[in-house]
Amino acid sequence: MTTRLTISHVGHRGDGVADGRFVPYTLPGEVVEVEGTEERVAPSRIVTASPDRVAPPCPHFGTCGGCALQHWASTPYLAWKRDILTATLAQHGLHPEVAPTVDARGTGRRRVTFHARRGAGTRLEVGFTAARSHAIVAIDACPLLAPSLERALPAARLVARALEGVGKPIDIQVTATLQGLDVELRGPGRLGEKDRLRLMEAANAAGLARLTNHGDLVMQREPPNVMIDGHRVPLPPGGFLQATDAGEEALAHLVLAGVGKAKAVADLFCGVGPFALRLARQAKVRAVDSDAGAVASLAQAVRMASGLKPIQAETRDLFRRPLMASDLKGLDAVVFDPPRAGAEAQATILAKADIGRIVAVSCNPATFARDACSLAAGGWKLGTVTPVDQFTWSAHVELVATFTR
Ligand SMILES: C[S@@+](CC[C@H](N)C(=O)[O-])C[C@H]1O[C@@H](n2cnc3c(N)ncnc32)[C@H](O)[C@@H]1O
Repeated sequence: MTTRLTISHVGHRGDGVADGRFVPYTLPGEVVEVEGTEERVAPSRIVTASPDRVAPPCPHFGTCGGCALQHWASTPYLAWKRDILTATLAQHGLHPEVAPTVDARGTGRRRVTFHARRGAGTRLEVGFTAARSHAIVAIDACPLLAPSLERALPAARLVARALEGVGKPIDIQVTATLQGLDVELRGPGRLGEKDRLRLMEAANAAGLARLTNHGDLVMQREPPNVMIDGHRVPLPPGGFLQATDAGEEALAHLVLAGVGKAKAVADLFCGVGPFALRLARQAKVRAVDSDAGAVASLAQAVRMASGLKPIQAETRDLFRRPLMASDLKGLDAVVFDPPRAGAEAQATILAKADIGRIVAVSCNPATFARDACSLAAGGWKLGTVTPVDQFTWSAHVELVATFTR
């Protein structure tokens, strides 16, 4: 059965929406035809195309699940990201000024995770998962990657082939570093001597800087570093890193603007310190994260740095042991940048804290909104919220927001 639908808007997961049905790869105002009665269905024909429709740059678009919106012109696409943020905040009763989306694609992603699985036959497939599926779409290139990841896919293939005998699905995270590619594997489990040797050979053949399996060092040519604000920072295996250089710059710029002239700042959920290292140009920083490897990396970078105010780096689980009122005494500002789950426990303490400013960075508007409501209940006023887009063509949006008393 063929049905003709008019797309009213693009939903928060990137699908066109019409009469309660989800039609991927469509745009507002488009008239499309779909077959069948499923709730989510790709169009069989675009009857009237939007003037904002553009040619997707990637031949895998439509099968690869990595991108949802390559067919949308940049301006309306970035405006949509702002709109989904505004709508999520409004659902929680928050109506701040929302700035235009900052396009932080820059030169592209500096980190990527490929998946390697045996396909339906016996073929080993290396690529990304298809949309809403575990099936692998084998790819030959990805337009999202930075030039520094040009060799990432061939390297991932060599690594996957070396572990074919293990027979398990493997995730291959590749990060561009100053020394070359740093690869962290998840999934193969403990390796026997033969697989380990094969893997070392593959790592050498691919010219990797380092290869780790769930944090366990398999091969290291040189310890990988990244450059953060002019400082060399050692990278812990698989440790968090903002997806693009431009994204890190954009978020850090907004964080610095948010803390203003603060002279003592806490950087909570600090990772390897992209905010702490920049904040320490002007302020004494207490930097906290639960990842001991990230905290050790930041501490090492601080020891090698010059011209910075002191940074005290500390390993602590902020979900179970948030900084308490006594810990916050003497601080002018707090920055927090939690994982997707948000910073519920810490926000409850911050709500009552006697500090000048709070800057929140978030990769999840819904948990941010929850935490912002806690802060608002404690008398904090939410200022401008800025959406930042470093996950180009996905439905993912990040943000920076400032709170004042
Ligand atoms: C979104 S990342 C931000 C890292 C850093 N601000 C950056 O820009 O690179 C979130 C960080 O929260 C840390 N984290 C996750 N759960 C945590 C917890 N329970 N307590 C403290 N830190 C945690 C992770 O290790 C990660 O470094």
